[in-house]
Amino acid sequence: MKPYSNPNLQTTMKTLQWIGDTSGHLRLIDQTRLPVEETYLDCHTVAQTHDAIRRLVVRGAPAIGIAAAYGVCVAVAEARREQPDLSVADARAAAHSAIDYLATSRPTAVNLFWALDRMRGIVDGSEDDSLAQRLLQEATAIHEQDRQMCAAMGQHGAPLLADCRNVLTHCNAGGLAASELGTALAVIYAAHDAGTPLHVYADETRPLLQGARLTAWELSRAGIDVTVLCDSMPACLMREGKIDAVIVGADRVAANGDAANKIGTYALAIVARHHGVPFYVVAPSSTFDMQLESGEGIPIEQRDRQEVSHPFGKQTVPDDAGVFNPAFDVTPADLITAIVTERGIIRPVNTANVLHVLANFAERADSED
Ligand SMILES: CSC[C@H]1O[C@H](OP(=O)(O)O)[C@H](O)[C@@H]1O
Repeated sequence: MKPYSNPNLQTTMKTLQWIGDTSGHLRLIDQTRLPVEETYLDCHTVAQTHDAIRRLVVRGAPAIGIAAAYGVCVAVAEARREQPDLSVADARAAAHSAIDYLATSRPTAVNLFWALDRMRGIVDGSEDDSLAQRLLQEATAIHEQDRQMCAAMGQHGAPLLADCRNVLTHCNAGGLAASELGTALAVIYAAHDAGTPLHVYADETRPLLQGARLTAWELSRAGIDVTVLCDSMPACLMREGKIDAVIVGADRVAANGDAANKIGTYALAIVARHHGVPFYVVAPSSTFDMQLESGEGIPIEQRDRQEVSHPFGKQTVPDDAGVFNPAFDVTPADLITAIVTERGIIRPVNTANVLHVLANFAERADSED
């Protein structure tokens, strides 16, 4: 596949980079330090990679999957550093152990498990000492395929925004959440590149402020007008007719089209429906979990109380008060106007159409490869 690059985008995102050969390491933009500091974290061990995913140094469903895939490569490089004469069997064992460990980093984004399953297939299919090379090739392929999928989603989705001037997004579904362009923001970038004069409202997205810190940073660098607002504010903007569409990413889409995304997305979908505002989800096929009949089965990550009680170090909640901090919620398919995938647009959103688009375009994609 030819490497994708968007010549019009005023910024390219190096969210994740593999540095070196099979003895190399994973380099990540440290998203916990943005927007004030643009720094990088080098992961030389699988524990560092697991911690980076857990702490949202790297975050977003596609980016988590890519990071985990490279994390398996890091683990084999780490094992070979510790034991230079590592046997093939021990290298396979180190890879399997890393896959199982990385699978415990975060539970909701299905891309993590999709990517680890692909890496497991490489381990199980490798009998000789080419394992490290084949693992790095697979992780690199996962990374490049995500670039292509994000670009394709941008192209498929841009026409949906052609008549829009003000769109609202939640959390960060941009290049920082994926390989380069992102999912929801890939559509915004493509519409902008096609000449649509978009203004973007970005929910700050409490408690970790991915919208304020990351989406506003990305869009500003790309030269796209962006206004940050509190998560409680979209309803009055929609009531005043000031939002033409809502567009968000996803962490897991069930077979019936129910979609898990950052906490607050479900409320946004309800308000959008009440005010007749189209609500779009943008997700690659790697975010679909066809084993789940509905969103009822999607595991929702519960995160540490400190993220709410001590935002960025300042205590705002009394010690003896409880804290509820789910990282995601599930938006039912009937509140979603359309799901944009790399293989086409799913509308209306229901089991039959999800199955049709993914199956039909899968055949077509295979025939085009
Ligand atoms: C393109 S998927 C981005 C998706 O992931 C985010 O969650 P987190 O920041 O906790 O990794 C959020 O749900 C975004 O929509």
